Amino acid sequence: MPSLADLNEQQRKAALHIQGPCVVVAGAGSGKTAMLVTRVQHLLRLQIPPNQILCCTFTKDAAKEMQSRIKADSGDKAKGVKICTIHSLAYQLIMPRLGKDWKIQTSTSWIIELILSGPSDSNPYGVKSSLSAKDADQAISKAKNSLKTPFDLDDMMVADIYEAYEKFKKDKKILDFDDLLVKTVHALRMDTQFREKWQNQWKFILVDEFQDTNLVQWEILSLLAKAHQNLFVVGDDWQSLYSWRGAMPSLILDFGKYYPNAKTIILERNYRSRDPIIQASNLIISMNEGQFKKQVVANRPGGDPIKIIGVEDEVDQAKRVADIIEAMRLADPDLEWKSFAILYRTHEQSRSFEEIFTERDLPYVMAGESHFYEMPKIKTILTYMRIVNSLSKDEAPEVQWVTDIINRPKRNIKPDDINRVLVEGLSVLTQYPVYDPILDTLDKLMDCEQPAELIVRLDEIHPELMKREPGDMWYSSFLRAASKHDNIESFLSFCDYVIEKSKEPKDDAIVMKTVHGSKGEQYPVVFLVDMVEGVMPYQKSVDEGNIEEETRIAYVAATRAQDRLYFIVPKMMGDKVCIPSRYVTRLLEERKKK
Ligand SMILES: Nc1ncnc2c1ncn2[C@@H]1O[C@H](COP(=O)(O)OP(=O)(O)OP(=O)(O)O)[C@@H](O)[C@H]1O
Repeated sequence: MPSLADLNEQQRKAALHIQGPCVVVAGAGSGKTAMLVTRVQHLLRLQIPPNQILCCTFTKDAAKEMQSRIKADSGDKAKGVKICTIHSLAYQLIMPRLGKDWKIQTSTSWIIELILSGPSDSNPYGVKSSLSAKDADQAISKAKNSLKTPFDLDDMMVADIYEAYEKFKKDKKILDFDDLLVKTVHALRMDTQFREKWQNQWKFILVDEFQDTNLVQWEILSLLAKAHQNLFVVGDDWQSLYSWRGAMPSLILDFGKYYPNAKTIILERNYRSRDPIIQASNLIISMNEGQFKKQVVANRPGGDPIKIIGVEDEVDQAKRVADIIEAMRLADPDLEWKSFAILYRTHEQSRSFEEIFTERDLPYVMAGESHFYEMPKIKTILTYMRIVNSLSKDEAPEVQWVTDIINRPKRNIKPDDINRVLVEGLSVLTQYPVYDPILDTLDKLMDCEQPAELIVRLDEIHPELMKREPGDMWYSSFLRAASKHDNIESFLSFCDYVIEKSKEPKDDAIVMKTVHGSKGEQYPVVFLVDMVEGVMPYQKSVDEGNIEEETRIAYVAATRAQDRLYFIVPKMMGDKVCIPSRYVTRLLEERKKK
């Protein structure tokens, strides 16, 4: 970790800033963490009491990382510096005001599902709607993060669900994560004593990943900093990935409008990546407009040109990546497995890699993310398979399997009827007509012997279970995996084995992650896979007009690489012919010019 003496002029200028508002626009790999840690160290050296310093990060991992770096640098002197996510800050501020009756729920999707199950005598909160629970959940969260009430929304369908959702939570004294922020803003706005207490507590506020701040978070920060204006924010609008949660990267551009006396510092020297990687990344991000202009330059000259590799399909892609990794390790046995990262746009793209790595016994981790075979829709299909497999062997399926899928798809079976199955066992299924729909589905699946046949049959009976968004490829990938097994039992054993294998703890393993999950990280060798239109950029996002965010995702992905960067471009995905991603096309055009 570089110390003050190692910092470049701009980094040092930022680290030594003391009073007043300041925005640091930090390019990828420009050492903002080093700069932030040095700034805290500097404030402590100036005898600022540690408990007057507040560092807000965007994720828990970033908070932990900052905590350990500050501790390593300043030791016990830093005890008392508050380093936390903005959600945990809000929790600390608001919970004591609300009283013990209120409970935070980490997931409230069940409330949305209850509301969407429609109005009935037993469900006064029900609302008639064609919206999916996921879409409703996201729309409500986005509204709350933009400080909008149900009455501020134009979309009446979302407004009705939002209103019912808020009523349910209020009646049951439940809070979701967004409530922590919204209620903190209200308290800070309305209660002068409360506001002044916390304004006096933290006299120096530092904010990391500022590009991902949304309106409600910005309001909390502004209210806390209002009296002293010592607000120091660091971010990169090129790396903003959370517009779907209301992130406002424009706040970086507009910071000077809110704080006319703000200092602006730009960090443009990239210490992470070799020059060709920076050149390629800059070219990708230049496809966006209306962003803060900066010239990111590589501090590490030379390096291999980036490689664009065409492959036949997802299986060929996984093989080629595994071949490259094995060849590089053979050439340099000191190269650790964890030097390699495979980055993809969505989780569903991991399957073929897992298969090939398992086959070749190459260690891999999918840190912090659920496995392909554990994704809710895949898990549901596998549970149907498990039940059919048991029944076909005249064995009783596990009760939990049945209750897991009893309302998948929606069959409006009420909680009491589900509890009855749990308490009295599976025999009740044939005793009450309410269970007929689930028995009917199982009946239609019973003659499927092959796993692929069962998937297709389930898709025919319940297409709503297999709903695919434009760009989704989980279905064809899953079907392809299932087609390799001629009976359900063998496929289920294979899936269980792959899940177990992926969870074995490993110190040194190839990293497989979504681009979102890789934010803030760096790896010597990065493979960006499935670089085709529809996947990167993701079709649903393009359709919704979010192409600029997709470009930022491609930029973040490319800037994770330190030494080597590969773009892998399949010709086919499932039975679809692919068009190379516009980012690859742009790079190839530029290459031709040279
Ligand atoms: N002045 C410096 N001299 C040498 N190395 C540096 C300097 N500043 C930062 N670094 C190194 O550059 C790398 C990238 O730094 P860091 O991870 O803090 O970047 P970042 O700005 O957070 O990047 P990103 O936003 O892309 O995640 C790290 O390995 C860090 O130790």
